[in-house]
Amino acid sequence: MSGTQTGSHRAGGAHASPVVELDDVHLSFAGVKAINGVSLQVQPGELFAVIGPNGAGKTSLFNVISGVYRPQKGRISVLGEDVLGAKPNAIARRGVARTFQNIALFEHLTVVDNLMLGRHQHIGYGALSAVLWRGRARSQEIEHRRRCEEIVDFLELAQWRSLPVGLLPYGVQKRVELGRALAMEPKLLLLDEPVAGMNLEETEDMARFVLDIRDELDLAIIMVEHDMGLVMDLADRVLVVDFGTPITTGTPDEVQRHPEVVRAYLGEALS
Ligand SMILES: Nc1ncnc2c1ncn2[C@@H]1O[C@H](COP(=O)(O)OP(=O)(O)OP(=O)(O)O)[C@@H](O)[C@H]1O
Repeated sequence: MSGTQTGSHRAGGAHASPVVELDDVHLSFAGVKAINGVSLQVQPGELFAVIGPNGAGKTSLFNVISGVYRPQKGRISVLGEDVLGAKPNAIARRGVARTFQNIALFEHLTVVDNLMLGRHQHIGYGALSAVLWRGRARSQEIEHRRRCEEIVDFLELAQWRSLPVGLLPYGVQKRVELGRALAMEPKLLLLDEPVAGMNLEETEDMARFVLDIRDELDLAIIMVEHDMGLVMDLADRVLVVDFGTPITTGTPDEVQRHPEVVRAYLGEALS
């Protein structure tokens, strides 16, 4: 893809400014503490994973970063700008894209058209130019299609590019969803259980694409995932949460050796 760089700021490089920063974030629902004092920073080119048992608050964390929920306390900034209270579409425009646990695609539309929907926020022409199909509308449409075709190549989707997404295997649909997030040209990519429900081959493919995205596009990535093997293989750093409370943040090695993590709930999964 054009404009690519290598992930030179990996794992919290000293000179990079964080793409996203959370400081002592708290979120409760009628007495349930979904997030209880989480702080984190993710740098460009860093793959940051969040793990924890069911109900630990992982999806809630994505929802506060993307503006779906407003925390009662704490600070959240994206690219140095405070985004607390901003609407989800404003945060998306700031450079935050997301994939979901359950696939959220338009299944009657083709792969390329689903990717084009990810370009929505970059479309700058008015309705009249679009109807008349001239000038800015025409040149922008061509450019958007070109960007989408780059993503088709990058994610090896060419053989399915003109098929309705609903007809494609599950693993390919998850890849299209990833592609649509990339079409937004984000600075921060939130991946919610990217390999949930996948077979081994699909999981390996997805792992490869996630690494390619980190290394070639220099994005900050936060990944929530239950597949511990995958997390420990891929992540630069891992945050462990339990009942909304952060237990530790560190490299996969550090986290796996943390006594409280082992004792609390990871011992069996990692042994
Ligand atoms: N909209 C909501 N209303 C009320 N409670 C909620 C809401 N969203 C989340 N919660 C509660 O907040 C807590 C954290 O939920 P969350 O979905 O963030 O956990 P999770 O770690 O993503 O779980 P899973 O691994 O099962 O997806 C849970 O107790 C959940 O019931």
